[in-house]
Amino acid sequence: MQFARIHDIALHYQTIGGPAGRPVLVFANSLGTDFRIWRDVIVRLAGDFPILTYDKRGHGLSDIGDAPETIETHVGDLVALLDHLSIKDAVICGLSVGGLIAQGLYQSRPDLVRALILCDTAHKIGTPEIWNSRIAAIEADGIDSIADAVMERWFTPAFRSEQALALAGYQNMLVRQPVAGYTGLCAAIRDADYTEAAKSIAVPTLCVVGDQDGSTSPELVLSMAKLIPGARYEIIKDAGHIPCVEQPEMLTEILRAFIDTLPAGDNEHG
Ligand SMILES: O=C(O)CC1=CCC(=O)O1
Repeated sequence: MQFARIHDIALHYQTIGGPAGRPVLVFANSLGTDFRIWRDVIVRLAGDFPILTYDKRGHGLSDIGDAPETIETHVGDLVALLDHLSIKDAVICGLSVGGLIAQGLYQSRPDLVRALILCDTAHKIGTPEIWNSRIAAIEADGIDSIADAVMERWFTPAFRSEQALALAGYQNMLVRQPVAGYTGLCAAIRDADYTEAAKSIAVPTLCVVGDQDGSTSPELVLSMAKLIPGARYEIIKDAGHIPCVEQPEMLTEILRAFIDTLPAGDNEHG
């Protein structure tokens, strides 16, 4: 296992080597998940690209740090992790809140970003009321109390009925996140709005969404794609909010096809 001390907290990450001269694919995961959700995509891409996955502060094996946090706190962590690993040329693939972090990273350090892949995410996710009531429910009754509803947004009815074992595992992943890590991230999502910033994105951007996403609907993701100059928009059939789990093969194909269109960069990854 790999850990880095970033801004005085331990961040858990994983690097997988790949050919020199190719951008590093950086995967940022969603609320309530750790980086294991990318496994079935990564096994298909390993060897073709250098890869970095990591657990945000407050999730997985990473420390929580001091409250309150904002999306910019997470952006700062990722910038510092990229610096720590001497990564200067990255394609950032962010799922849900990971997509907010990807947008924030581009705003703060565009020099590091060759392209963006915004997966089941938006320029603004939810409303203050939604996030405040989720935080209140968890503070009163724990993450368990919202877990069934979250599973319905993460996964399609077909996945939930046919993959009971996997569903139980992902539900375990959700409820085992630290409460303070989960609610701190809910507050950071509540306070983030990249609507204006999206209009100034000037790197190739792919917006992709599961056709049955219960958290960031295809309509919402399309509205983000329309804000971003030249962005591509793709829908993944038979997927909810976490296509890297439900349709990894299709997602990988879409990612590869997008990355193949990218102009060659000048940067070298370290
Ligand atoms: O838990 C959900 O509803 C899904 C989600 C919203 C933001 C995020 O990262 O995941």
